[in-house]
Formats: sequence, C-alpha cells, structure tokens
Amino acid sequence: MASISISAVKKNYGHFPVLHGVDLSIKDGEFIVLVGPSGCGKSTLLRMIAGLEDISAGEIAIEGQKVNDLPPKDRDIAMVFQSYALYPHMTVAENMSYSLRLRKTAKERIADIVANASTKLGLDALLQRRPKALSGGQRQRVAMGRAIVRRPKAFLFDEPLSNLDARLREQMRAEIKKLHADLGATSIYVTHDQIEAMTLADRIVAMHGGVVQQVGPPLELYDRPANLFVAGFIGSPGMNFINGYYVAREDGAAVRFADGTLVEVEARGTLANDTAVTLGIRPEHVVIAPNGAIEAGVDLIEPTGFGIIMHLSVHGLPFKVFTLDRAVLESRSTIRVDFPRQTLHVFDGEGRRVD
Ligand SMILES: Nc1ncnc2c1ncn2[C@@H]1O[C@H](COP(=O)(O)OP(=O)(O)OP(=O)(O)O)[C@@H](O)[C@H]1O
Repeated sequence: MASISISAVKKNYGHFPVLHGVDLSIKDGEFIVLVGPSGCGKSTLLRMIAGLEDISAGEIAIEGQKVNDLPPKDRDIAMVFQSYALYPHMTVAENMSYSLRLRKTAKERIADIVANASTKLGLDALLQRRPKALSGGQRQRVAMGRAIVRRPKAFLFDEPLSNLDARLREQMRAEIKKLHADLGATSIYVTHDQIEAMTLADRIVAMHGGVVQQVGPPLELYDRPANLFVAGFIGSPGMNFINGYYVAREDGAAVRFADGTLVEVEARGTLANDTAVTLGIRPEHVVIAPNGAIEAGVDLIEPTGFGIIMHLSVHGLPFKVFTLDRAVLESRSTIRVDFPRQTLHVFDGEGRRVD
C-alpha cells in the first residue's frame, strides 16, 4: 500500500490541453473517486498514474518516489478495467494466478493466495471455468481477483462496473466497498456516475474540463458544493437553480427574483447589492405548502415507488421537487412552495459558492 502524490500534472495531446495542472495528495489506504462528465480528463489522469500515458508536465510520486519515467510494470500498481481483459483460454484459477506464475512464486504459495482471494470474492465454485462461461459480474470479480493476488501498492479502477446492468452494478459496488474495508489498499476509481462516487469514496475528486473543481468527502461536496458545476453534478435529481439579484440587508441577506419575490438566505458573502447571483436548492429540500411564498406550475408527476419527483416550472423554468408525501399525486395545475433558508446555496456571477 502506498501514498500517491500528484503535483501540477498537465497533459496535452499535441497542442490540445486535456489536464490543466492537477494537484492531489492521496493518503495510504484511501479510496479516491475521480468523477466528472465524459471528456473531463479523469481516465487520462488514471492512465498517467498507471504509466500508460506520458506526463506533459508536473510530477507523480508513489510512496515518495517520482515515477514519471518508470514503466507501468515497475510501478507495482494493479488496474481493473471495464473490459475485464481476461485471458479467454485460461480458467479462472489460471487467470488469477497468472502474474504469480510469471514471478515464479512457489506453487503451494500460489494455491494459497488464489484460494484466499477466490473465497473473498465468492469465486470458489468457478475456479475451473473459462471466462466465456461466466456472467459479466463474475468476470468482473475475476478481474478484481487477478489484481488482488498481486498485492500491489495501489488499485486503479477505470469504470469497472459500466458494462453491468443496474442491479448487478449496485451489488458489485457494495462488494468493492467491502473489499476495500477488508484490504485497506490505496484505491483510485474513475467513474462518471455520481452515485458510485458518493457511495464508494473516502474523498471525491470532481473534475470538469481538465480542471479539478473540488476535493472532499462525499457529503461535503453534497452539502457545500464549491461551485455551480459540482452543485449540479452531484445529486439526483439534480439541484435546481434560479437566477436573481443579491440583496444585502442589515439583518441578513436575500435573493430577489425577476418578479420581485424575496427569498431570505444565510449566505452573507461580501457581494454588493444587486449583484447577479444564482440560487440553488435541492429537490428534496423544497417544502410544498398551501401558503408558500413561490407559485409553481405542475408539469409532470413521476412516482418512483420510494418517493415522488414533481416536474414544476418556476418563472417559466423547469424545477424539480422530490417528496415522500403521496398526497402530491392529487396536485392541481399549480402549487405553492417554500425554500427553507438554511437549505439554500448562493453562487456568484462566476459560479463560485458564496457563504
Ligand atoms: N490519445 C488521444 N489523443 C488525443 N486526444 C485524446 C486522446 N485520449 C483522450 N483524448 C482527449 O482527452 C480528453 C479527456 O479524455 P479522457 O478519456 O481522459 O476523458 P474521461 O473524462 O475519462 O471521459 P470518458 O468518461 O468518456 O472516458 C477528451 O477530450 C479526449 O477526446
């Protein structure tokens, strides 16, 4: 196991910059998730840590040793891909033991290590099968088993669950989390799925356009997103945004919407009166109340079983509410809502959080 430090790392493909200078310090045993939309550079960063891509500028160090010029095989890192990359002609046991056989580990020792990993991963009954006789989830488990037996300094995961159906993905997600709790190995996991990021990570690294937007524990990103991108990316259904103007008052602050409605906020900031801001509120924080301050049109109601998602329009813009109250299924064409002050987020003209 190892700490990994990434300092001012940049990547260009020709003249095209893909990573604009990433700094990240990963602690020994930490589970880090790199999350962001397609093209944000997360796989590129992972592949640079693995040694599969050159580093255009900056430094990557594993356990304090600079690895910029170290070939992948000498970095002692195991990578698990979404494509599994199993050898089709080998059995599960042979796939798992391959790297140990290459290293000429003693036979009895290999048997022990493979047995141990296969029990951990629930593969005992499948050891003699070939990959084509396995389900997607089982193949993914073998790919993880093959990584575990090497006892690498760190595990890198590149969207390992994206080929699996939703239910299996949930199950494997829990298994990866248990495995990490069990092995305590430094892990870096790339995904575009914010739920995977929220549920797995010790710390999330949210990326956008080749720039790290925020690094922190999942609930910190959820509760105090640093900017509009993180606010909109983390959470489903996503945060609602309404444009307005900042109103600084002696006894607090408020945001004024175009129709003159005033909504009190806790954010004090140092913004001047009438600065354009964006107000953010999560769908589950909106309160439906007959005498609420804001009128909303009801466009669509989606019962999910667990709760209900209401698609509304506020000032002509789409707006979502999530509620557990089934009474809303009877809603007419308009309802009234309130925005509890302590749940509101305010972002300035550059999209930065205002506290
Ligand atoms: N070999 C390459 N040559 C040129 N451009 C590349 C190359 N590999 C990646 N890119 C570009 O770099 C950017 C980042 O790609 P990367 O694969 O890291 O994104 P990502 O966030 O992992 O996205 P995805 O989730 O779609 O894999 C993209 O704009 C991509 O088109």
